[in-house]
Amino acid sequence: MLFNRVLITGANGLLGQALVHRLSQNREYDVLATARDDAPRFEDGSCGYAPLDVTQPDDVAQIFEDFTPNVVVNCAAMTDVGRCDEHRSEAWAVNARAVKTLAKHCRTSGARLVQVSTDFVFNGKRGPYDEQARPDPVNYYGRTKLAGENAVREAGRANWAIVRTVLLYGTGRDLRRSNIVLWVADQLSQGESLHIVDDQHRTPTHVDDLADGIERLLHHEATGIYHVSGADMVSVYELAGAVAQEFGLDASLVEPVPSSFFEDAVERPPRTGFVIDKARDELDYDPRPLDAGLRDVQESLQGFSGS
Ligand SMILES: NC(=O)C1=CN([C@@H]2O[C@H](COP(=O)(O)OP(=O)(O)OC[C@H]3O[C@@H](n4cnc5c(N)ncnc54)[C@H](OP(=O)(O)O)[C@@H]3O)[C@@H](O)[C@H]2O)C=CC1
Ligand SMILES: Cc1cn([C@H]2C[C@H](O)[C@@H](COP(=O)(O)OP(=O)(O)O[C@H]3O[C@@H](C)C(=O)[C@@H](O)[C@H]3O)O2)c(=O)[nH]c1=O
Repeated sequence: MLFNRVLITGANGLLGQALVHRLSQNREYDVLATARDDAPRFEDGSCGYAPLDVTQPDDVAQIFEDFTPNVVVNCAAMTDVGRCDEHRSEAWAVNARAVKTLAKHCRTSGARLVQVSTDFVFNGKRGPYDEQARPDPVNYYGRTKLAGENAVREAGRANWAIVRTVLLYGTGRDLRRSNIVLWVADQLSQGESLHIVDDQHRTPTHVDDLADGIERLLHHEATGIYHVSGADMVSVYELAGAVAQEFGLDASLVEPVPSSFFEDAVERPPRTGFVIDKARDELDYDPRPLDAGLRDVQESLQGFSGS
């Protein structure tokens, strides 16, 4: 079976935009991008677009009937970890129940489901994690994402893939949620000082590397769990310092603090990060080094301001 009719949900988000851009340039794929808004927030004339709120089962059913996808990449999610904790039923509806709906339609239609998931399914005591590690989320967002993973396994025997990633960064058009790299660069460029945690470690991921990893996964018709992230393990404080250095900003404005400094923040897993050997070996996935990723962000920001 050729996996060429690709339904992308959450297409207005950071990953959704990058994935739509990448797949719609590939003639192998007929892409339908969907998101909650009536119109796309990105510019890409080479794919179809339809509004879709994934929490509306009738609308999901209609899209499956109209487009008959043979692969679905679910990029839709509630990703604000604090908001997920405060608005639990909304978070569950998007991150867990909607995945169950997608899985049900994939099972009955025979479509493959590719679910994007997170390092926050782990407790962060023993990172970096490989695909065999046992999930144990420490916050509600992580619990909803793990429930989403479990729903995916119901998509049918071996007809699913779960792509877990870590701390995404990159650019996009009219993003509703910023990311750590854009936020640190923005604050420092305004001369604002920052308190940044030095006891949370991650393998930050350039969004185009993740989109590349997903394209490779589709091309190889790979199934099962894949860890797809950057390769460099850093503390978030080190990441902020690297942003300052690559963007030519004042690193002395970045002050290291422990997570306990943010008394009201939802708990985060301290040390996650991924072992990406499986993706390297099976998909030839090869993410860019962190410093190159940060330079790429800076260049694309210049492209945005110049356009
Ligand atoms: N960002 C990160 O650091 C990480 C992200 N991930 C995972 O990667 C995936 C993509 O995340 P990312 O692109 O960064 O997140 P974004 O928040 O940028 O994008 C998520 C998108 O989902 C959309 N969405 C939310 N609710 C619905 C709904 N009911 N129906 C349809 N669309 C909806 C949002 O729409 P709108 O724009 O209208 O709000 C948004 O565009 C998610 O599964 C996330 O859990 C995993 C690890 C790290
Ligand atoms: C706002 C802020 C954040 N931070 C740190 C906390 C955290 O480690 C990092 C990023 O904070 P955020 O709140 O943006 O993201 P956070 O919710 O920690 O990041 C997560 O996003 C979700 C969607 C995921 O799935 C995870 O993989 C993960 O990357 O920055 C500070 O140190 N100081 C600050 O003032």
